[in-house]
Amino acid sequence: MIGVVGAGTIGTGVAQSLSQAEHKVVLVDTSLDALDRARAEIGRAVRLQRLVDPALPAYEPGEVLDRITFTQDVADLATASVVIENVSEQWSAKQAVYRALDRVCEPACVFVVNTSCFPITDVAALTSRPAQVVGLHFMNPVPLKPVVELIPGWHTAAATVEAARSLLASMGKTAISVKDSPGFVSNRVLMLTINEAAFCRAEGIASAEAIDELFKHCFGHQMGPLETADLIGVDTILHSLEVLHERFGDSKYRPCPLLRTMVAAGLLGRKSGAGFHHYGITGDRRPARQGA
Ligand SMILES: NC(=O)c1ccc[n+]([C@@H]2O[C@H](COP(=O)([O-])OP(=O)(O)OC[C@H]3O[C@@H](n4cnc5c(N)ncnc54)[C@H](O)[C@@H]3O)[C@@H](O)[C@H]2O)c1
Repeated sequence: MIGVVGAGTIGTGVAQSLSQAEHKVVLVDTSLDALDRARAEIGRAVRLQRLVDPALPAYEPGEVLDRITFTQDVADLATASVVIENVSEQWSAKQAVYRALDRVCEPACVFVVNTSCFPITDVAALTSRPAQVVGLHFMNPVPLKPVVELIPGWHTAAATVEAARSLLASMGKTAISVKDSPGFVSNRVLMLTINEAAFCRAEGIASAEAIDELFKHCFGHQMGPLETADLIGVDTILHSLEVLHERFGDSKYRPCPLLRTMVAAGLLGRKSGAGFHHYGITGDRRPARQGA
């Protein structure tokens, strides 16, 4: 059985992908609302993914959901062979979870850290098993993204890296390995782009629509930086920038104040229905009314 902790934007996709690969999954979140949303989102995503890409295998929503146990009790992870942690990008949340996991899980259990920016070595130091802690930075939406960033920490054992690779292979995914550093490669670069796009929006240099169109039509990106921020979650973007700012001590990562205002206003992106853009109930973009 594989444990998944955190049933938010990314944990929900991780649980879905694992279940589609026929793993038994226990999905833990402290919030009952988050677990209810995850159950509904997985059912909806499994039904929709065949429409998005007919080349994808067809899964039965009932079967995918039946392999997942939704629970608020971390003790249900006692027999997990691997736990993939996806709680909010805040150090206090990570600390609480790893202390609990270290207590509850068997000594042989591997901990996979799915963080945007925290160094894996720092997270591993919260546990009594740093050799069994490894970073896998999944991309959103997890079921549709075949590549994952793999980050060994300072003490990660070769066997732990192999366990992570073979779990990924069972999910039809491959890894690109990078060294441990705040934000790794993907988010160290991406967060700067999103932050600068937010400054352009805040200074009124262009609309959110125009900023995203430039990246799509001039650079051939599938999504613009502000659409990407809405997909990831504006709160996760803000927290990631705070981690980069603090860990590097470099002012180039100081978060755009508009991001703080949006988080305070509940404009979190797709998960709240509005961010830089507005979204319908199924996550489709509504270009007519703009968010921030
Ligand atoms: N959103 C993305 O695209 C993305 C991609 C890769 C990695 N990540 C990382 O994954 C993690 C989760 O991000 P997210 O976007 O899913 O966040 P989110 O805010 O959507 O979800 C976080 C979930 O964690 C739960 N949680 C908080 N404390 C908990 C605890 N002690 N025990 C159990 N559950 C707890 C919350 O209730 C919430 O449901 C973060 O570290 C983030 O940086 C996010």
